[in-house]
Amino acid sequence: MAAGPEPLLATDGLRKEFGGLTATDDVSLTVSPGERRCLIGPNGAGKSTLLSLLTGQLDPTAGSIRFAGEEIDGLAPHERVDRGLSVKFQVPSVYGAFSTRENLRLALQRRRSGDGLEEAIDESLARFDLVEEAEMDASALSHGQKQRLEIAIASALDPSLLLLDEPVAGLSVEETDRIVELLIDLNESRGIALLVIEHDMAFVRALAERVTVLHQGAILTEGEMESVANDPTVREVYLGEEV
Ligand SMILES: Nc1ncnc2c1ncn2[C@@H]1O[C@H](COP(=O)(O)OP(=O)(O)OP(=O)(O)O)[C@@H](O)[C@H]1O
Repeated sequence: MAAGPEPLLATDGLRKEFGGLTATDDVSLTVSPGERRCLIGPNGAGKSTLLSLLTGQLDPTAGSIRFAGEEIDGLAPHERVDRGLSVKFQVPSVYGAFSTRENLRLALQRRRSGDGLEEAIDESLARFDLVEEAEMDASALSHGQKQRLEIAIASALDPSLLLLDEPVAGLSVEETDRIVELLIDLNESRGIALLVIEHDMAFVRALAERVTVLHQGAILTEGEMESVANDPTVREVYLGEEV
């Protein structure tokens, strides 16, 4: 059988123990270039821990991580970002006292010098529907606008993989739909692969090409959302909640 294209991200036997608790249990996860993947699982399943291992916020107890053809274990978080692994955390990290435009300038100037910087800021404001909020302090933005600014900042670094931790938590259905559209646009027009932790199943259905289910730190199953949602073992771990 011919080997497929090399995955963009591949973890091998990734493990994280906190004292006696195994939060990540031998996870071997692969994400292909340009793929849209969601990571789901009940509370405490180990989703955030896995994300922190990928970003370098946490060191694994065992196992390895390959990204874009090289081992990234041991690289600092900013070195992983420089290699194209960008992240939008759940907790907002915009500079509240700076305007939306200034926040974008700070992010975009890491990749672009004077030439083309202002055009790139304007393009980003338009893409993320923040033109009217350009001169507002980021602290005055609504929750949904802040989430869009955060995604704009994370994607300013020209990542090949964007990790997002609950990007639509606390958002209205309308704002959630907007974020889905923006993420699909980023994925399709710039080829950015997405790995998204999210509890909102309507979001997951709309965005994900494939879904990985975590339970007690380990991968329970993977596949298209419809087959995953109908899997009896998945229904069992969600204890009868709608999946
Ligand atoms: N720093 C830590 N020290 C000790 N235990 C931790 C630590 N971080 C996470 N855990 C434990 O690891 C397990 C997995 O937690 P994690 O936050 O990764 O799950 P999650 O799937 O992201 O949950 P949620 O959906 O509620 O955010 C939990 O039992 C949690 O209590």
